[in-house]
Amino acid sequence: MPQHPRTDRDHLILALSYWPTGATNSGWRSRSSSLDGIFDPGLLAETARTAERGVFDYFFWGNTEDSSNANPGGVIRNAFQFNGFAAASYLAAVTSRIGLIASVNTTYSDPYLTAQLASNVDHLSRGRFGVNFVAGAPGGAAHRNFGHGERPDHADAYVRAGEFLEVFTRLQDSWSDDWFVGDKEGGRLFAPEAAEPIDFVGTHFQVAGPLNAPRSPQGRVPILHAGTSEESFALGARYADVRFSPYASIEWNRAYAQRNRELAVAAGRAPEDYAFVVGANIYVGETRARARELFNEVQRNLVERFSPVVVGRHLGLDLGEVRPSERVIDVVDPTALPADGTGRALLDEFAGIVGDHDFTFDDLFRFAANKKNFPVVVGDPREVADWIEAGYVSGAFDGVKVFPPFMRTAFADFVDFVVPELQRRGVARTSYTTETLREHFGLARPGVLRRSAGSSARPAVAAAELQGVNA
Ligand SMILES: Cc1cc2nc3c(=O)[nH]c(=O)nc-3n(C[C@H](O)[C@H](O)[C@H](O)COP(=O)(O)O)c2cc1C
Repeated sequence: MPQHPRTDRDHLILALSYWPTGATNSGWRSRSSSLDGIFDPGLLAETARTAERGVFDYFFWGNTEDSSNANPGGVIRNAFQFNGFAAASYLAAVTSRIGLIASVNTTYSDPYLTAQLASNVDHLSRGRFGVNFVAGAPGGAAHRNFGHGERPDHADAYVRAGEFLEVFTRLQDSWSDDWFVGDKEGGRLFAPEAAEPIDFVGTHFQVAGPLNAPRSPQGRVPILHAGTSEESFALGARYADVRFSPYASIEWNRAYAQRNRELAVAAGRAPEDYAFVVGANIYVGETRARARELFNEVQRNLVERFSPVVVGRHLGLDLGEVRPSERVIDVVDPTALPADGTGRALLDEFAGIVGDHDFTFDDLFRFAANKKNFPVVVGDPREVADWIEAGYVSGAFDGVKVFPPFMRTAFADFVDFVVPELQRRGVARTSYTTETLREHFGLARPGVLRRSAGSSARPAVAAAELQGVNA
């Protein structure tokens, strides 16, 4: 049985990260990939129905606000990604159970508009919407698309993110649940006192409120968050229901979840209300050989190579002069690398998939480019289910977000081969037992918390205090 705290959620959270061209840079070139309708609502609808067939908890749209040409593979993926609010509005009408989660970059977005959109899509989906808040990856050119002279520094981006989430949360509570009156005779459509201003004054935002939308079905939509810094941990501990987490190993992830749950407890929350979902690039075939074939094909098809600089940084070496055809073990002794470092982990992960350390730098650059920051799992349905079950049962994570290497079959095969295996093992749900996204996560619907109500659960937070939280 799982060893970590549990709510009444008794199942593995299953999620899909939707990228019309697949989550890899080169998967779209696979013989099995379908390019029909990559920017067509038909593919969205079909994929969401496939996910509902697999009793998935949520459908997720990642985002990037950087449209510069710095990363050619990234441009291919991002140009065909729908904005999550737009796509979720559409899927709200053609699906019935799956949760829908859009990503918002707090550095470039507006909290009032975001709260209005979130409330609207939560109404349109009858309580199935959520938002993933990110402060945005450093080093990109996104600021040039939003009229910002330069990107704010890291600390300031997180101060802004803290204020953003406070405004977002308070606006969702700016209408009480009993807003509707509907009294035609008396001329009262809604109770005016049901909506209260929030009068937030911060460094980055001054927002009066109330929201121009009545309280949404979930009261507050679930919040997801991802990031690697202490500022990100503090923000998530205060606001996030689900943390999108890196994956390193069962031990590392158990410690990661425990540490973040402790931070949530220190912020006044229950540890079991904070879930941890890891992403994984999953290549599954009916046989291991078929899965390997898919994996090899996607690696072979990469057009641009991952910069040797990035792989070199992991290995602690300058690889600028290395010949791509050179064997890695002729240059690097994996056993001499720090046992808990990212370089050793990268080499061991790749060796685990291809069977030994007999590979070239070209192979390794391709692997790193397609892998991005997520683990790569290649195998038959039982092997993939073994990896998921081991992490779930040991408390390393509460859920898995599947990054299929391409559409459509790579995801359908996960649903048709791996999900039944997880269901047989009692890890995944066999049917939807809950209605809203909050309920899928095992979270209760929150009451309205107002500053004026003097609630201790969410006390008034001054901008200065927020800076303290984010420090
Ligand atoms: C697992 C994970 C997933 C992420 N997904 C996104 C994303 O979809 N869009 C985005 O703009 N940033 C994404 N990020 C970047 C974070 O938002 C964050 O801005 C970045 O890591 C820098 O902040 P940090 O110093 O706290 O890590 C992700 C980060 C992690 C660790």
